[in-house]
Amino acid sequence: PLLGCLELPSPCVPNITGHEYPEFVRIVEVGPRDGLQNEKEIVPTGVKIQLIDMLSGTGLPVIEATSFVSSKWVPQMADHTDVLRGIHREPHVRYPVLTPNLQGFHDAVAAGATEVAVFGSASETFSKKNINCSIDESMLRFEEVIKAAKERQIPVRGYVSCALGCPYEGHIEPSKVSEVAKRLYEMGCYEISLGDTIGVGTPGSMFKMLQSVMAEVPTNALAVHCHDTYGQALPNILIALQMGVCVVDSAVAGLGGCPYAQGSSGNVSTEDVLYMLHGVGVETGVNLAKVLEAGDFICEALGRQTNSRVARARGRTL
Ligand SMILES: CC(C)(COP(=O)([O-])OP(=O)([O-])OC[C@H]1O[C@@H](n2cnc3c(N)ncnc32)[C@H](O)[C@@H]1OP(=O)([O-])[O-])[C@@H](O)C(=O)NCCC(=O)NCCSC(=O)C[C@@](C)(O)CC(=O)[O-]
Repeated sequence: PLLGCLELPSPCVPNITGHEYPEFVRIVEVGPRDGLQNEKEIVPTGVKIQLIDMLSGTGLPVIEATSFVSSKWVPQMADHTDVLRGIHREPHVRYPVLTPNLQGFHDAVAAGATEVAVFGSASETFSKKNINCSIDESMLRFEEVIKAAKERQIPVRGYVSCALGCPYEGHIEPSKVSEVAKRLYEMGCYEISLGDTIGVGTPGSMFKMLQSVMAEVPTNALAVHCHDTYGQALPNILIALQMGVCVVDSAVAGLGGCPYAQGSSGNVSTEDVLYMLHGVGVETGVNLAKVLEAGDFICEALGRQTNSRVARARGRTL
């Protein structure tokens, strides 16, 4: 698989808690994309750009900027090109974008994307509702995207949605998740992000699912992507870290929710993940105070209270 500019994740070492955790965890900030895609009112392009620029100054190594999807399906991401062209890119930050098919990939490259992500699902029904095709059909589309990306030395990340449950099918077998994750990895995705799309997982189901996936995909190529509907995101992430995962997706202010996953709440908040990781002695290179400022900015722009408990505890309310 293409590794490109990506650093290798650090091994697990015993730390201050007596448990083994990675020394360093890479945070993938998904607020500007996953966080904003579900907003009912169109968020002005300038606000999105300012949010990304503020996040770029926090030490975050990866900021998922937007999606090159159909504006009929997700109107909120219709300004993808203007967002990608408008941001001030920091040299040490990567700005991946979602591309569901070759059309999205070509549009993304034309807009200056240097990293993309394809997004599959472990649930047939969710795949159909989200990207209008079966899992097998989606793999054919992703194969085309990955081939085109390889020709341009563009790294591709792969998502597996519904890894711990589906809004339409309910329980998803871990073996289904590992099958889809393996297919994406073998096609050439450098990293597989396992999405608890509707936030129903528990440390128990996270453990079982990861055990199954780790039999097929190397641990250092895995990330977890937790929504916090049932308040289980932080313990789920902790279990994943104890199992050796060292990449975590999160969204500033806990923004988010998937438009095709009714009832799904926001992503786990970046502030809360940072607070926990720094608390157990894991380094992230990210400045919590600066992320809190970015959270203040977007909450004020949306006229919305933060979903971050750390931000609320520090009095960051409107
Ligand atoms: C995949 C499609 C495009 C298929 O949509 P479709 O309607 O089946 O596409 P089609 O190939 O039949 O083409 C129909 C029309 O769409 C256009 N089209 C075709 N492709 C594109 C494109 N890339 N960008 C812009 N336009 C596009 C195409 O040009 C054509 O235009 P027309 O001729 O009618 O004017 C659609 O279903 C779609 O955009 N879906 C995206 C939905 C989405 O973004 N969902 C949220 C992602 S979040 C997620 O998946 C979970 C995740 C990643 O966050 C992790 C987790 O939480 O678990």
